[in-house]
Amino acid sequence: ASFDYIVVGGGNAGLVIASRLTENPHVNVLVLEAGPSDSIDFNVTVPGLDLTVTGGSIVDWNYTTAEQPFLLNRTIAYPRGHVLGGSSSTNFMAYTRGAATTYDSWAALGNHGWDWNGVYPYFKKSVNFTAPTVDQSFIVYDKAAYSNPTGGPLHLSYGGYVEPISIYFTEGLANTTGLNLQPGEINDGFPLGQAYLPLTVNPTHMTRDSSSTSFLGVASSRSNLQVITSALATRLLFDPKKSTTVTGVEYRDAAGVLHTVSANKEVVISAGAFGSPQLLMVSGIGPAAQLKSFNIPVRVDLKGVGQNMTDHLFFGPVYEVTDNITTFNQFGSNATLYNQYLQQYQQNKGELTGAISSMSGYQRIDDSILTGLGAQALSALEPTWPHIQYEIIASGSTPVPRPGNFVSTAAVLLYPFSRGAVTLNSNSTSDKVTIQPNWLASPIDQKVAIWAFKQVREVMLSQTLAPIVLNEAFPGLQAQTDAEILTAIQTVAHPIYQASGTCGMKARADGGVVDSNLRVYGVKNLRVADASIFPIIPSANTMAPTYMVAEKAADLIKASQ
Ligand SMILES: Cc1cc2nc3c(=O)[nH]c(=O)nc-3n(C[C@H](O)[C@H](O)[C@H](O)COP(=O)(O)OP(=O)(O)OC[C@H]3O[C@@H](n4cnc5c(N)ncnc54)[C@H](O)[C@@H]3O)c2cc1C
Repeated sequence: ASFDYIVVGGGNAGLVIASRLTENPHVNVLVLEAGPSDSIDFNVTVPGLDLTVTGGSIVDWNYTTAEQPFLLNRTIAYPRGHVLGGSSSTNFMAYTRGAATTYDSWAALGNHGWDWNGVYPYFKKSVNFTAPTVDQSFIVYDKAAYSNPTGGPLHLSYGGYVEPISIYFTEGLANTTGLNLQPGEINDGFPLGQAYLPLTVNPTHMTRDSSSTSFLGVASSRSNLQVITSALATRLLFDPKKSTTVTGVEYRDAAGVLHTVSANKEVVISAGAFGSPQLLMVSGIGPAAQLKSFNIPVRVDLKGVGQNMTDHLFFGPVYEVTDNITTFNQFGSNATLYNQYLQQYQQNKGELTGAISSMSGYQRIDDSILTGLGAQALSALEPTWPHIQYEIIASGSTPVPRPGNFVSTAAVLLYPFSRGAVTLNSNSTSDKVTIQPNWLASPIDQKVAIWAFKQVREVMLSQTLAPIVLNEAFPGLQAQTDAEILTAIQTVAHPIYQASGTCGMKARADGGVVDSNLRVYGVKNLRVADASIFPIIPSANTMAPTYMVAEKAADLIKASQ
């Protein structure tokens, strides 16, 4: 079979691209998705069950990282959606764009058109924004950040439920001297402060909106779009006469049978920060030495493929709270309560209509503090670029499990200096890649993490939180020195799954994999478009930037038709 375009990966980015390209009835598109349809798992739909579709679920790749040398050699679960919609079907739904200055710095790397003014319209293009309900009048927002004359397919709303712990934490972040994070809109390019976050939740039935329910939803009836699920792309196909011209894709279907499909125009790889570099490498595009060690013939020696992995690290103390603070711990382990919540959910009400985490604070650390920490390098970021994100999760546990009602606080390093890599274990996409994020490898990251941990603790032990906080369940107040705090961080730190940069959009000499048109260096008819292309990680969660990249990718492809 032959198509104009083949999109590999029906995930967050891939379905946006397929949907936009097939707006033109004269263009036909095939999507190959390794995972099943998203209708396979009811929990995918329910915002409040988001934690159940991450680790260990049937719609996840269930990756585990390599041993983390700077996190006490732990190996850590790393979920990724293995389903239509990809990680947008399994994530925590927080829609955040980050600082305008990040995108200006993308453009400064030579990526013309990727500055904030160039990308802001693409962020807006995807979305259909519903303002907070009357019950949510405490939420500060600016609808201009979402305004879009035609209305995008992706619903954003504030869900139907905000956990009480978020409300307390929000007040704590505002009242604590030194933080003083005030509420405001954070998706207008100027995120410093704090906000309840818009969620990808369709307010009509309080269901998750993913790239599948939104973008594929509007396109699925088009005769020029074909989507094949349970189709694992195994390698790219090339013109036998021109070894660097892509002509199609080989994939394996659910029965294990290999098929080939050809692309008259282009192949677009949107297999995510792990899948995209893997498919490039098994097809002969990547660091030559690594390819040779698996007997893969080298087509293009592209050193940056799989390198420069950048990721946000998430860590903080855990608190035991009073029973009136709703948490996942309560209903996750209590069938009666769980069924009661499900019944309420069927009427569009109650705890399950919200995500497990619903607010974030964004802080810029003062230059004087950075100097004291030996982290002056962070001062160089443009002034509106936040360094730390604060969050609270209505769920928690202690490393040595004990019963109780817990919440996990978190600081997130928004501009980490540590870099990792994704490397092959074989010449086949059937084998998982090795994921080595190398979190906290940078001494600057370690110092900033210790400082941020202390800020979270100050908020949680403040007068504002005193009515509901019973004790610090982990690490406990005996941990006070920097060394003790670093050990505590290393014991519990984990990702929030924002892997990026493994096919960076920057100069080839600087480890770039794609140019500013998302074309792979040295290869014809091939682009990459997903979170792997971020040349610098946004100061935000990565779903909204992924939607933006995909929208812009679709226009770049249309422009070259
Ligand atoms: C549990 C979790 C929670 C998160 N929470 C948030 C959040 O609240 N807010 C936020 O902004 N971000 C969040 N993120 C991050 C965000 O979801 C991702 O950064 C983003 O969705 C990545 O999009 P992508 O298109 O790059 O990759 P994906 O959406 O992962 O898509 C890649 C697709 O390619 C498919 N694929 C891979 N290899 C192949 C192959 N060889 N052949 C065929 N198909 C293949 C995969 O199955 C997948 O469907 C979270 C992520 C996770 C996993």
